[in-house]
Amino acid sequence: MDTDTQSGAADATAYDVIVIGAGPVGENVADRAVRGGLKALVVEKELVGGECSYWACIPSKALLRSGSALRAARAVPGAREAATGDLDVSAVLARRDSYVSDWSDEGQVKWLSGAGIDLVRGHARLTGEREVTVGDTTYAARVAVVVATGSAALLPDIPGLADASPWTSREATAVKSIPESITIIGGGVVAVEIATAYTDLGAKVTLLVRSRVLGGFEEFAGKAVADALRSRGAEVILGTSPSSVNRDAAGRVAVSLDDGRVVESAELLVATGRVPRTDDVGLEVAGLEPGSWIDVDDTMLVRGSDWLYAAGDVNHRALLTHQGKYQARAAGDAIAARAAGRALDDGPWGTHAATADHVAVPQLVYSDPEVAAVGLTSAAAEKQGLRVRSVDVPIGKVSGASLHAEGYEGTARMVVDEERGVIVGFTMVGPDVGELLHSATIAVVGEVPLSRLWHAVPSFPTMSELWLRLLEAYGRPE
Ligand SMILES: Cc1cc2nc3c(=O)[nH]c(=O)nc-3n(C[C@H](O)[C@H](O)[C@H](O)COP(=O)(O)OP(=O)(O)OC[C@H]3O[C@@H](n4cnc5c(N)ncnc54)[C@H](O)[C@@H]3O)c2cc1C
Ligand SMILES: NC(=O)c1ccc[n+]([C@@H]2O[C@H](COP(=O)([O-])OP(=O)(O)OC[C@H]3O[C@@H](n4cnc5c(N)ncnc54)[C@H](O)[C@@H]3O)[C@@H](O)[C@H]2O)c1
Repeated sequence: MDTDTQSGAADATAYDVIVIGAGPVGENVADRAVRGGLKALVVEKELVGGECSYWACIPSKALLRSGSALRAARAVPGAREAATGDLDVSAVLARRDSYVSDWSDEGQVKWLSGAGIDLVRGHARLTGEREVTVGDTTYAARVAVVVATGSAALLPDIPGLADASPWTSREATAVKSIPESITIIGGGVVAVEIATAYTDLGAKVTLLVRSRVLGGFEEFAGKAVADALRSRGAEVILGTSPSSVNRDAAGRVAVSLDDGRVVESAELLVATGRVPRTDDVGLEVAGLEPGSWIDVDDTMLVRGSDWLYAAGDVNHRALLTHQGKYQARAAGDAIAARAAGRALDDGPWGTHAATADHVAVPQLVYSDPEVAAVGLTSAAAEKQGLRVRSVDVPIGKVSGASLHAEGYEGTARMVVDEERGVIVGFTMVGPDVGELLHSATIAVVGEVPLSRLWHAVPSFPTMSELWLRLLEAYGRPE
């Protein structure tokens, strides 16, 4: 791709900060740095807005929303009678297209320019200390270089896989027509969201899961999602590993499993995690291993360096857009403070430290039922040596939930650190629990004592009354 300066002085090659990668994280680091009085350049080799805007968060949620809205209507008598048809697949795909702006980044380029950030298109590499080269041009950063190059899909080393034209999340989210059948390798977040969307859109889905569904979450969450997928006609095979893959002359894909079974489908999606996009960024200049995740401190400064930062997926702290943007705010402000010679507020919960990455990462899985979680699972808390007690409540017993949907089924779990009397983990599984997640995040980040939470009264009859049920199940302080 040609190097082409799109705004600002065409021949200027000196900046305070150079950010490699204009995903959600790179954009936000640059924005904070500019707000802090610095001159910033962002280099992008594909689309400004990154993976999230065009091949991840946004298109996947657009593909999921219509099915979820239809299910919500069908769960309420009166509305159910009106919602009699099937999903209009082409309308769903058209809505997805509009949310990704037909894969044009014009709008985001305008945003960058409005924020006073310069943009260069092309593949950037570190070529020296505080030095980045794009094509034939070398740019110098007076203060810092930030690597925000994100991650790409991991392709496991399964015989025949690479030759079988497997889909990654890119093809699955950018799909133009829904295949009649799809096999998905993986049981993580990408796998269950695509399985949910594609089942809704009429594909026959087979999920091949090595251990359990949504392994990083409370066990009851993955079980509820697997049961729901099965009830909608998907096949979920647990405890299996593909041993080989073959696409035949007619275009059908066959995945052979370790127990001898063979699963056939029109397409195959690999959703087995991510690799860092660091193989060709010149990391060796800073003494780092190309292709590795980048280790940083809580201000996103690369350990051992005083000028190189890494934010977002690429540092492997939390592969989520909101958490990467949180890191970006800490890093951009830290860079500006350091440049101005101001003292850093980088202790736990300080302005310049992404402390929440360690204890309070919220995540919503847009499956049906939704899974919303923040902080530790009960097993992870115990593994950390915390003395915890967990309480569960069936969300369907809450009046707000039963009013929301007939026969509402769901579970909420609160994990309490008994020493400190605060919540360290919270998980909810059920239709439409997503918007309740932030209340739990505030309780965990704020380390709100349970004794005080009794005074946070949920409105009647909302689903938030699950908080009261959890406190009652835990027991009121004497
Ligand atoms: C299917 C899917 C769904 C997801 N859904 C959600 C969700 O709902 N919510 C959520 O929070 N997270 C979600 N995620 C995760 C989210 O997409 C990532 O956490 C997020 O995109 C990370 O942002 P980033 O800026 O670090 O990297 P990216 O978005 O990957 O952006 C990095 C940018 O750097 C550019 N780049 C790379 N190398 C170079 C180079 N050498 N020179 C110039 N430019 C370069 C790339 O082209 C890219 O534009 C999802 C992920 C997937 C795969
Ligand atoms: N709603 C959201 O927040 C959202 C949605 C999608 C993705 N994301 C983020 O994107 C990232 C990537 O998601 P993902 O689902 O690809 O990764 P993941 O780590 O969540 O899941 C990977 C899955 O692949 C399985 N696996 C790994 N190697 C395998 C192999 N060789 N054979 C068979 N199975 C194998 C794992 O057991 C696991 O089930 C995640 O970190 C996630 O947080 C977030």
